[in-house]
Amino acid sequence: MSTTVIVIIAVVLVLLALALVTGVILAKRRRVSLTDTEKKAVEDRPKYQAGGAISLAPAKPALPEHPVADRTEVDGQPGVGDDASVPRDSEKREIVDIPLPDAVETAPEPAAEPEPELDEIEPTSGRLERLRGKLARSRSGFGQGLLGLLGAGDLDEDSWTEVEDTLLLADLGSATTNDIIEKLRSELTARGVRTPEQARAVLREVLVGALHPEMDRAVRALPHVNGDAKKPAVVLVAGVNGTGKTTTTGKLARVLVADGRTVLLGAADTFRAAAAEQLATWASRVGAEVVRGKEGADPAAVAFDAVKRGAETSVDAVLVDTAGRLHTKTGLMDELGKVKRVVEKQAEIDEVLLVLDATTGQNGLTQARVFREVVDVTGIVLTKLDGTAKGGIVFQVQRELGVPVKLVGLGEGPDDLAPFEPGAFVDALLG
Ligand SMILES: Nc1nc2c(ncn2[C@@H]2O[C@H](COP(=O)(O)OP(=O)(O)OP(=O)(O)O)[C@@H](O)[C@H]2O)c(=O)[nH]1
Repeated sequence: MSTTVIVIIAVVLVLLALALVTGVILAKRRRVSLTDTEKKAVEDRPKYQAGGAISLAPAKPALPEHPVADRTEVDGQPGVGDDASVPRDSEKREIVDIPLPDAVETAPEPAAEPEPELDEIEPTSGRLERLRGKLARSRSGFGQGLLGLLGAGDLDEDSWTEVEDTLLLADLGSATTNDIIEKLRSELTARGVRTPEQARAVLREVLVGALHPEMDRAVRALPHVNGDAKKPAVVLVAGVNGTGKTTTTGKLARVLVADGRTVLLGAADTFRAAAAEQLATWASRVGAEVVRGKEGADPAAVAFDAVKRGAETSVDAVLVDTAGRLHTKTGLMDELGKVKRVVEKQAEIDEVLLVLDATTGQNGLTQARVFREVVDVTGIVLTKLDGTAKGGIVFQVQRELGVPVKLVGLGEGPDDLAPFEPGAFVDALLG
């Protein structure tokens, strides 16, 4: 090998060694060295722990508002999270006429309930005399027939048979009829009656006597007063439906109001919704309060509430219209008996008026017997006497029940209820 070649190889080796040393020095200079604080910060960073629980974040966090103001692009192109904008070439909506709804009419203010007009009530005294015309049918069949027979002078047996028939036809019943004939015979003979006027006087006396004028016919509807304390009188109005119970309760309320009394009506006839409605109308016409239950409610509960309310409001009388749609004795016992028992838990019952329809004759009597077994009937109201020629039922009812007829219904008018006075009644029959 020549010396030149050896020199060239030596130079190349020296150059390579120099390049290597320079590279090592530069690499050492670029290395980042951490200060002590920096080293600590790196050590303190939370480390991933494979065995830890998954940290839970609150559910569905509210998305931060899109920073529209920060957006750099303002050329209408959607940004991240924006809705795509409507393409510029999309169809534009024309202006269209939309029919406006009619102006809403504001409902007029409900007119204030007009104060119910209170009725003027006919005075209660002398009503039977005023209503005597209503007994026209009874008068022609009964009174005039008898007067015609008796006023004719001495009566033979046929005439007496005719008298008997007249009395029976007028529904006096056989027992009362026999009594009356016996009395008439003896009195006419004993007094030596000769003229129609005398005959009339005897007939009147005998008929009035048969009606037991001595019976107490006052309706016990005035309050119990004890010093300053006052408790209302409680009157139950009972009877089979359709006899005129509700009407009578309403008419009786008018009688009391006309007398300056305050009344409360209890609509315990809950079988017929219209009955409560009917009673409410009667009540409003005299400015009385009415206590009613829902249709089908327990009549005893309504009666109880009515009496309770009457005591709270300190009225003079509570009149309870009871249910009467009970054809079986057991049903009636249960229902009316319960009404009575329940009411008596808080107040004494002062009067139980049994309403009988005079036009039903013997049927009315059968009903009366059943009612008498259920409640202590203290008085009878005989309704529809204006519509029958059988006014004689008055005699029979009293005799059968031993209870006085206290009131009579002589029409559908609100004041067509009269106290029963034997003398005035007989006068009305005889004309
Ligand atoms: N002519 C006449 N009709 C009467 C008399 N009393 C009641 N009425 C009529 O008899 C019908 C029945 O009367 P209401 O009072 O509804 O009889 P009710 O017994 O209460 O019957 P319910 O309500 O069904 O229980 C009505 O049309 C009354 O106007 C009366 O003295 N004379």
